[in-house]
Amino acid sequence: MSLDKAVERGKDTSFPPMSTALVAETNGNGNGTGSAPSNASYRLRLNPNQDHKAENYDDLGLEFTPLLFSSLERYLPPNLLNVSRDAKYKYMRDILRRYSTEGERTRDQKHREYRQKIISNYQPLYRELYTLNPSTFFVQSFSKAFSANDKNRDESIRSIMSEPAPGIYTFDMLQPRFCDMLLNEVENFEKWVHETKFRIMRPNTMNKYGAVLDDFGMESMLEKLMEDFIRHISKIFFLDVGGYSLDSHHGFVVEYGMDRDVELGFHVDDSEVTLNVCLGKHFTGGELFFRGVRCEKHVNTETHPEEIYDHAHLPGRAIIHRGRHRHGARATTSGHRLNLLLWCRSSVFRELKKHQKEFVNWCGECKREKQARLQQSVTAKKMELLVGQTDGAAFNPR
Ligand SMILES: O=C(O)CCC(=O)C(=O)O
Ligand SMILES: [Fe+2]
Repeated sequence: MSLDKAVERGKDTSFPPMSTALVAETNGNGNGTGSAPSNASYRLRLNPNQDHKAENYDDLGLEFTPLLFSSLERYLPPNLLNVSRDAKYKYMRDILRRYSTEGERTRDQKHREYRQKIISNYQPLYRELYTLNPSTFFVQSFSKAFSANDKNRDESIRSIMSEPAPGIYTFDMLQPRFCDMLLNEVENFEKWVHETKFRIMRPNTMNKYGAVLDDFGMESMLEKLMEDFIRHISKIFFLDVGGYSLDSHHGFVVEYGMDRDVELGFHVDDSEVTLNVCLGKHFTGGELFFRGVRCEKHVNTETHPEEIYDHAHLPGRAIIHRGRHRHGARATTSGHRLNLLLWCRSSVFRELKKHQKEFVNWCGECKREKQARLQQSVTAKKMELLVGQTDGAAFNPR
């Protein structure tokens, strides 16, 4: 397996792009003005109104995904929160149109039609998998950590996490029964694909096997998983790459074995935060290897010994890391390994990143360069002082 070059994964068109960045102009207090929706004065709040219950837009148009409207609604200026759904829809749609090209919109629309075709023809095996239910999905320790009240939640989340290497966290997450059901559901979906000869898109250009869960009905369940659970984890451990602002996802299952995808090359994900949970079944090999976090500029710089970490998958156990933490998967040498992946993205973080200077605090190499520059200037200053003192001594009239 080559470690020469980390591939930027997911920058292909096989799935819809992240939701468009939406940090609009705000007034001084960051809450936007919310004036009438004339073309010149569209506003969104910088911080969402967390208490607002957003409407359902499932029945409206195909131009943008309905979930996007429900998420965006919380960013509307206060005076627009309670106007008619239609007025809110038009206001948001006009903003969204300004942030995407006609080509992107056509591609998104085609993708939604593709999804719709699958969803209206595929008969799920277990309906209960399509709505998030913490008591049947998660092991007790995981559910309990999140049920603590706001004040204690961060602490109880920290208490279930191990950090085997900097920036990599592991924890028990899924019940064995849930893993089995999801494996059966994916198998059933693959069977349907085979029988109907429906041409499906694989999770990425690097995968020949596996399935996109969002494409056959699990999009809103996974969105809720991100909103109610992963965002809280991200707020604690990944504040530098978006923290709580995660607002879109790509959810899929990968499938490895000697007769499937065997291994996965060295890459970074098209995500701010990646959740990866092993579903089973029985297998050997398939370890994940990590090689440090890197920004675009440094993605191919060398690895330092302290950045080397290997992780062995265990069914039901999750690993969570920054998407830009370089990694790959070793060959699954026997049996079959299936993992659930949730790539979580933040449009706010991506928009802010565009305005960032060269240095980013989450890239191992940027940090090292900064440290080296600091060291150099300290050394130079020391030399200056020492030379200055020697010169001074030479000119000492005594
Ligand atoms: O095979 C794995 O567990 C890793 C998968 C992965 O890194 C990815 O799909 O981005
Ligand atoms: Fe990955």
